[in-house]
Order: sequence, then structure tokens, then C-alpha cells
Amino acid sequence: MKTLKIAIQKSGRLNEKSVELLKNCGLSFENYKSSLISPVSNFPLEILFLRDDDIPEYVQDGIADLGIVGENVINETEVEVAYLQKLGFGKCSLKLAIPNKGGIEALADLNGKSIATSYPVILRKFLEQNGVAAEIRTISGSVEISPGLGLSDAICDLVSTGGTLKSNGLIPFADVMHSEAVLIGRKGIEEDPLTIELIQRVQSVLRAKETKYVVLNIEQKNLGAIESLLPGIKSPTVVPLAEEGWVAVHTVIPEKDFWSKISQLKAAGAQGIVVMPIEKIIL
Ligand SMILES: Nc1ncnc2c1ncn2[C@@H]1O[C@H](COP(=O)(O)OP(=O)(O)OP(=O)(O)O)[C@@H](O)[C@H]1O
Ligand SMILES: O=P(O)(O)OC[C@H]1O[C@H](OP(=O)(O)OP(=O)(O)O)[C@H](O)[C@@H]1O
Ligand SMILES: [Mg+2]
Repeated sequence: MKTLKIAIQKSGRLNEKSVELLKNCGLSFENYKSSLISPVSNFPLEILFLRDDDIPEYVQDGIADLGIVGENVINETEVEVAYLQKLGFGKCSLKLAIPNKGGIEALADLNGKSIATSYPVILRKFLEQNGVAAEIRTISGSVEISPGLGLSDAICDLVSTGGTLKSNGLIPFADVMHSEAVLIGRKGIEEDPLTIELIQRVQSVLRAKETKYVVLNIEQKNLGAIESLLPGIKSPTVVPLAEEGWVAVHTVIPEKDFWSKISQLKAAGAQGIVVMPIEKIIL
């Protein structure tokens, strides 16, 4: 039987979440720090552990069939791959940032200035689109210290909490792109039955993460009022309780409006609300 290969980051910000996602998909594999390739024992798949920069090209060239990598790295490497699924982790933004007292107020003020970055391809395109002629200084890391060392007037680097910018006396100035981890595949792999199966598993895990399973008790006479608050997957499951005139309602609630929904349910007469995490939702 054919075996697929999926490339994930060996160590770094995406490693743990990528491993967790694959394990939650029911895939069983060893994750030793020393292993660069790990077979999955219960699915025809091998996991390659790589530097994230190499993943897009490995996938484009078919050395790996699938990969998990940040959109920032895909754009920087300018590869032709299929975007299969956004994964909801590794969220960050590529931003231009300037020293606190730099005298730079608008993008046009960057004309003739130097910008340090590890993302020269994305930055070049951004500057061209905005008609800015600045010098790009490509460095491979610790970009935030370059203005302080007199190496550049500004920087372009990834930001999530903004803590690294702040501790280096920099302020975010403009958004170049937003990024998150995505599942990519070599062109054409989206038709492959094993890939389709894997994407379905990934989607069922992601769906479950976005929702909570809720069980509550309600007086039968108030059921109509709360049913309109509960979209559920189809309609909520309603089970009679031993106490006359009362029912238990089982449903799912999206994580994003969880607390407001719970308040509305309580206001509509819900009692004994029990909330549980969901492992998978298969449609
Ligand atoms: N501060 C951040 N918050 C959230 N996600 C981030 C952050 N920084 C980077 N990322 C995302 O995680 C990816 C991996 O980041 P990491 O810093 O581990 O890369 P790296 O040092 O290039 O790793 P490698 O050794 O694999 O080359 C980035 O390409 C980006 O998509
Ligand atoms: O906004 P913050 O939450 O402070 O995150 C931003 C930092 O995170 C990334 O580096 P990382 O810590 O992954 O180290 P690296 O440069 O070695 O990749 C990025 O290059 C920034 O330096
Ligand atoms: Mg890297």
C-alpha cells in the first residue's frame, strides 16, 4: 500500500502543536527528539521532522506529500503548493517596526532608509506595492536588535505578543501580512483518498476545538425559548427527566460566543449546566 509523507517542524514554535494535532487525529507514532523520520503504526503515513524553511520546497518537489508550516514561510519561499487547511495555531503577523524616537511617521518616510528582515521576498513585494524604495538588509535572526546596533533604521519581523519589539525599544508601524500554520500538499495530492481521509480527520479535530458539549436541565414549558438559542449540529437532543415537567437538553456551543450563550441560557431558565470538551466532530 502507498505511504504518504508529511513534513512538520523538528523543533520550534510549530513542533508541539503539529505533533498534538496529528496525535489527536488518532495517528500513533514515536516522537523522539533524535528521530528525523517516524513511521505511523496505524495509518500509511511517515512523519519527516525538518527545519520549517525547508518544508514548502520539499512539498512542492514531492519529497514530502504534505506539510505543516506557517503561511509566512510559504510566501517567502514562493512555492507552488496546494493549501489544504488552515490550522488555527502559530498565529502571528509580519510587521514593520521602528525605533520609538525614529522620526518615521508614514510609509513614505522609509524611502532611502534601511530595513532589516529575515523575510526579504515578502518585504520587497510589500515595498514595491507601496511605492517605497528602501534598502533591505537580510539577516537570519535576532532582527529586533539591529536598529539598536545601528545596522538598520527599521525592521520587518514576526510579532505575536509584541513583547520582543517592546523590550528592544521598537514600535509596530505597519502590517505586512498575517500568518498561521497551514496544512499544505503537493499539487494534485488533494485528490488522493488517503489525503482526503487525513484532511477529514484534521477538520473533525479543529471543529471539536471550536465547540463545547453542553448538557442542561430546563422546565418543559421553557424549552421553546432556549431551542432558539441553541443551533447545535442539527437540533438539540431533548431527554425527559425523572422529575415531571423537566427535560435535559444536550447540545454544542461555539467556543467564541460561549459565555454570552451561557448567560442567555440561564436567563431563559436553564439549570445544572454541565460543559464538556469535545474530542472530534465527524459530520
Ligand atoms: N511569536 C510568534 N508567535 C506565534 N507564531 C510564531 C511566532 N514566531 C513565529 N511564529 C510562527 O512559527 C513558525 C516557526 O517559528 P520558529 O521561531 O520556530 O522558526 P525557526 O526559528 O525558523 O525554526 P527552524 O529551526 O525550524 O527553522 C514561524 O514561521 C511562524 O509561522
Ligand atoms: O511578539 P512576540 O511574542 O515577542 O514574538 C516575536 C518573536 O517571536 C519570533 O522569534 P522566536 O521567539 O520564535 O525566536 P527565533 O528568532 O529564534 O525564531 C519572532 O522572530 C520574534 O522575534
Ligand atoms: Mg526556520
